[in-house]
Amino acid sequence: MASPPKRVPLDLKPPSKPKDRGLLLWSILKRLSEFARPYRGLFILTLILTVLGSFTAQVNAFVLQYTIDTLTNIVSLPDPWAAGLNLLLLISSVLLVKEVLNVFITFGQRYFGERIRINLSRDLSQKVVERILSYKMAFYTSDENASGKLQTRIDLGVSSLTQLVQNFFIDMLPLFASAIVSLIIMFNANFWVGMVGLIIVPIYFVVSQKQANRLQGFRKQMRGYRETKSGLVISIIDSITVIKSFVREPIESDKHWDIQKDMTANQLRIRSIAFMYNAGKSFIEQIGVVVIIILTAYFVLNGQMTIGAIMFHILLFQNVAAPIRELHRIYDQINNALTYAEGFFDILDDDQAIESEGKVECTDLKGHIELKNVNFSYPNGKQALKDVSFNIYPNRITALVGLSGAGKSTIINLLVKFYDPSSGTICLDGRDLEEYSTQSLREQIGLVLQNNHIFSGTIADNIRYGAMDATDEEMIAAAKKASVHEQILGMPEGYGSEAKQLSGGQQQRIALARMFLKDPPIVFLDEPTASLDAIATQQIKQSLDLIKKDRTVIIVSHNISQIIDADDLVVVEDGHVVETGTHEALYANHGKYYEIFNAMSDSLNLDKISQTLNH
Ligand SMILES: Nc1ncnc2c1ncn2[C@@H]1O[C@H](COP(=O)(O)OP(=O)(O)OP(=O)(O)O)[C@@H](O)[C@H]1O
Repeated sequence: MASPPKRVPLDLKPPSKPKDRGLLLWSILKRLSEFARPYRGLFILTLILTVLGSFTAQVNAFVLQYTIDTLTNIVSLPDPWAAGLNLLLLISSVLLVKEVLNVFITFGQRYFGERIRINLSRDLSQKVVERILSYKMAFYTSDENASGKLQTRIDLGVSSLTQLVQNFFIDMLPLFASAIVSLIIMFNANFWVGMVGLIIVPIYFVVSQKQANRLQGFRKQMRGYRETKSGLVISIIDSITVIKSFVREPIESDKHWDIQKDMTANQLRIRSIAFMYNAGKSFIEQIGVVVIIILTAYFVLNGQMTIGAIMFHILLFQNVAAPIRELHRIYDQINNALTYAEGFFDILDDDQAIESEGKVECTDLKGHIELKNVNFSYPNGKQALKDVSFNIYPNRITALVGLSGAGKSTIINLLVKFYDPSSGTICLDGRDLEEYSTQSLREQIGLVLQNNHIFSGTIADNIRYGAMDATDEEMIAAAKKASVHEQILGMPEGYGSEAKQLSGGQQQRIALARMFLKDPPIVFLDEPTASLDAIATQQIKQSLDLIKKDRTVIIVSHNISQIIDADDLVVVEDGHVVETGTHEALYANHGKYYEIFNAMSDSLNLDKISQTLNH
């Protein structure tokens, strides 16, 4: 039994120990820098503006110091108003120029920062979608990527990474730059004042880290609740028919209420912790302000400083405190990035999931398929095919017959290279399927399944998916072959009507029309008439009879007439091929096919049918 494919996280390790987390953050930043490379110019521009902004942020402190000192001198003059007016004019002009400059700097800094963030987000999303489109079917069917989970992993990965960039570049970097400049000015003014500003930094770091750690568990829980909640709503929409028919609305509503209750409690807890820490930080900051006032007052009283230095130092100190007040946000973002970026880059780097790609282009296929000792296990370990060997011949219809779960659809999955055999070979026209270019092979194959996907869009678009450049005439001819043309014309907007409005049986016929339009040399039909009415089945049968000429047709069906009509039968039981041959030969064999055929004909109640027909 083959083991499920292992996911390889490349150089990203799980965030267990603090040292590992540092390494992980480093590898995330390294990966992110690959995506940031095209925006080097924007980064440099943002940094220049940030540095400029950090200088303008100090102007207020200087202006206030100058104002207070000048006013102190002016008030003792005989005519304080004359000098006072000059002072007011000067400081108003300086502040005005600074503000105008600031408008441009802030706008530029934010705008370029946003451009980096938006472009990065676009590139990350595009890259991951391009990557997963190249992945094997096993990637999509693995439990890890079950419906919704993959999307959540991608969304959270992209948003946590772009948030990290946004928070750092747009929100925090200007604050940090201005804090550093303020600190330098404080040290320049007086060593001890500078020390007060410096000491506050590690204290804040410790408190912010504690705050982020304390909140992290609750935040993670909150994300879990959100994912479950959105999963619940999606599941309600998907299962609404069952919910309503079994009158299970109260149960669904209760499930939602339970999550809501937990979410509310969690939210309140997050808020109360955040308020507590914020109050603590504000207290520490106020202590810092008081120490600065006392210290500066001491120097003023000693005659070493002017009175304006008090305001000067307080404002500078607030510039230092501003970014570290917000430090916990950076911790949060880093934690988010550590939590989600790894999963995201795992998706991006899953080289093993890329579809195998042969080099041989498919041209002039005859359509002779041979399976030799094929074994196959699904990624979850379930062995669905065991030592399967048989031939499928061109210009004939081969029906795969067997009970539910026997492995019929699995054979089709291998023939279209959705999965590769675990062992054994599948040859097409004498050449191993692996050697063919997957895309070119699929160009030659028409696949119609029991539940075919209809895209939202017009009926015409849906049929044209089979041959994107088909003319209207070709498209209509395909719809006629699939016996759906008349019904389409009966719709209000004809071929322009929304395809999702079609009934299940009509959608099935659109899928057949898509295949007829593609007109491939090899056709796989997996219960193609399962949701069709008797008349449509009859009409489709005629179209299929027409297309089987010069083609290889493989059909999986539980429909007795389709089975009888097939030229060759392959009987599958529990992953083994137990019989092959024509209907007559196999019936005469009295083996598995005989048993299945008798069961099918008994279920038709032939006695009653013939009585009715003879009446
Ligand atoms: N994606 C999958 N992952 C794991 N196991 C699978 C998967 N698809 C099918 N199987 C298992 O493989 C076995 C063969 O399934 P398969 O769909 O080929 O049967 P089938 O003969 O086509 O049945 P039916 O007539 O009901 O469509 C079953 O036991 C099924 O549970």
